[in-house]
Amino acid sequence: MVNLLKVHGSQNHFFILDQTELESPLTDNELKSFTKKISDPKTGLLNGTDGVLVINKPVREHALAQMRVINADGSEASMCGNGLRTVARYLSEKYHKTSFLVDTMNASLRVRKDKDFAPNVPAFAVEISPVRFNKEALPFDNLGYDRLIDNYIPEIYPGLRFTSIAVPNPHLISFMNQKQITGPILGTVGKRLNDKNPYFTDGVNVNFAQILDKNKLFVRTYERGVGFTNACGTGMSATSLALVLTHPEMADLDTPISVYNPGGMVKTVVHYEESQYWIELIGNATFTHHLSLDEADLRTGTFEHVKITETNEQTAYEKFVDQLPKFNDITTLA
Ligand SMILES: N[C@H](CCC[C@H](N)C(=O)O)C(=O)O
Repeated sequence: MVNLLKVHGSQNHFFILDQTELESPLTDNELKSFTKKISDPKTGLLNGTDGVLVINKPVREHALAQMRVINADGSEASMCGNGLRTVARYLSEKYHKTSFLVDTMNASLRVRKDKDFAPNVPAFAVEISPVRFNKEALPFDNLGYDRLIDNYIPEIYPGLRFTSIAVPNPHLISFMNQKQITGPILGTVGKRLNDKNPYFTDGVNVNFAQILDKNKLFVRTYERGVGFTNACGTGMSATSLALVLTHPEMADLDTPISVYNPGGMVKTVVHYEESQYWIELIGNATFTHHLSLDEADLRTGTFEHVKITETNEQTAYEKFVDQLPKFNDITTLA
């Protein structure tokens, strides 16, 4: 029998598949079709997810394991901040460690257990890096700039300023007012830049942000490979760095920034060390369901005989969200 977990960070939902427990790991094609099927709200399980987090043996020295991120559409992302927190918790409980390294596509990242956000709402802190601004790293093109830091880009949307940061997955960020952030622009820009387009040819995660106060943000994200999401961890981290760079009077380095999102709230801390930025992302790591199925059914994407047990963590999470201040009309999507 294979055990899967349904998890979320700020209601950015995933399944965790620990391939080190399988007789043999899935091929990339099997992983892709399994993810597309199980994540789809119709063909999948438990209303689908934003993707699958795959755990493998470590590939670099000193790491405890490797995490791969497969988006709901079967594409692979180089990083996932909300997902890494849940993987950190899974590995922490499996290996009885509270601080260790996890391999991701481009780097081994530091993770550690933090203090619970609320009763039965465990929290983990994860490193978001490496950070890049150059157009080759995103990549973007045909916009007349080598890096985008608070530039008006009418080709993307007239009247808005954009910042683009790879952490290392690609993000586009814009700060705006409440009317703009609650309106339809995010869907328009997100869809266009994730279809065939001359600017972000590999697609991009689009984050719209409202500055609520000093060190306080609200962020909404349209994700590459997914669409609208409750929250995007790397997106909220990149947006916090963009805040430090473009509105220095509204954010401090080395100081927690509260980032509210449609799925809850996280904290970010932006650091600048040895001429490099990196961000710490701290937030819930919630396990909502345990699933078990035959390895053969996993390979063929047959879900008829899956056994599902619900944990009691979602009730605790919802209680935590209920006591958060409400900033606008965008409520949790799922
Ligand atoms: N939701 C994730 C990011 C997924 C990234 C993905 N959509 C891409 O870059 O293709 C997060 O919490 O950071």
